[in-house]
Amino acid sequence: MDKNELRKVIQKRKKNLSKEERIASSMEVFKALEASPIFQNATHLLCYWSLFDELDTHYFVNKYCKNKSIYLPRVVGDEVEIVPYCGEASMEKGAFGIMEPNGSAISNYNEIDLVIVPGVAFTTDGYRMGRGGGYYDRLLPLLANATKVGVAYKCQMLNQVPIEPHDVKMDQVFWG
Ligand SMILES: Nc1nc2c(c(=O)[nH]1)N(C=O)[C@@H](CNc1ccc(C(=O)N[C@@H](CCC(=O)O)C(=O)O)cc1)CN2
Ligand SMILES: Nc1ncnc2c1ncn2[C@@H]1O[C@H](COP(=O)(O)OP(=O)(O)OP(=O)(O)O)[C@@H](O)[C@H]1O
Repeated sequence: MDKNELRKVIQKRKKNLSKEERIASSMEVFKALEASPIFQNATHLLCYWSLFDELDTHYFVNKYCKNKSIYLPRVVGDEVEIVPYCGEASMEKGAFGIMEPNGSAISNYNEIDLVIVPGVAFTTDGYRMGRGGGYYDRLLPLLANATKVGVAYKCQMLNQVPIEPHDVKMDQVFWG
């Protein structure tokens, strides 16, 4: 199957999840992440602000934005900027209907020590397929000091995803 066919398969699987299952999975995934040294040692985290069909990050982001520096992506053309998250009051709707922080973007990408990456599908050994914009494929190589963690629903885990040379492998994937 090519990437677009696989994206449709996963989209269908995610549609079948109930609200309760989505909440339970998100809690399970972030509980495991919170317990890991990767998270405990991290101080500057790039997360994502989840869309309705993605593993929910809103609770996690709000829980930790006071104790750690949390950043979110902001789409500008073909690139994403990294912008500090300062609460839901300073979020605005951006490209693809995603809520994004409205402050100034950071320029020192080296301080990001953990990046939590959304994806359409992952393999257990860290290969990832995204929504197809190539945004994270271009961003991740710039984050020289970041551990890359994928998060997903169980139904997004596949034995194999189509791999292209530009695809960046995750260091670990948490799913539930
Ligand atoms: N929550 C979240 N934020 C993110 C991403 C993401 O995957 N999730 N991105 C990760 O790159 C970047 C934005 N890229 C995105 C690319 C496509 C779509 C999207 O909804 N695409 C539609 C199809 C659109 C079309 O084909 O015209 C879809 O997947 O249904 C969303 C975000 C940065 N921010
Ligand atoms: N490092 C890169 N430099 C330039 N173009 C790239 C790079 N990585 C990916 N692209 C381009 O972006 C497009 C989408 O790539 P791909 O389907 O792998 O995205 P994805 O990993 O699913 O998306 P995303 O990373 O946004 O979640 C492709 O046309 C690809 O050629």
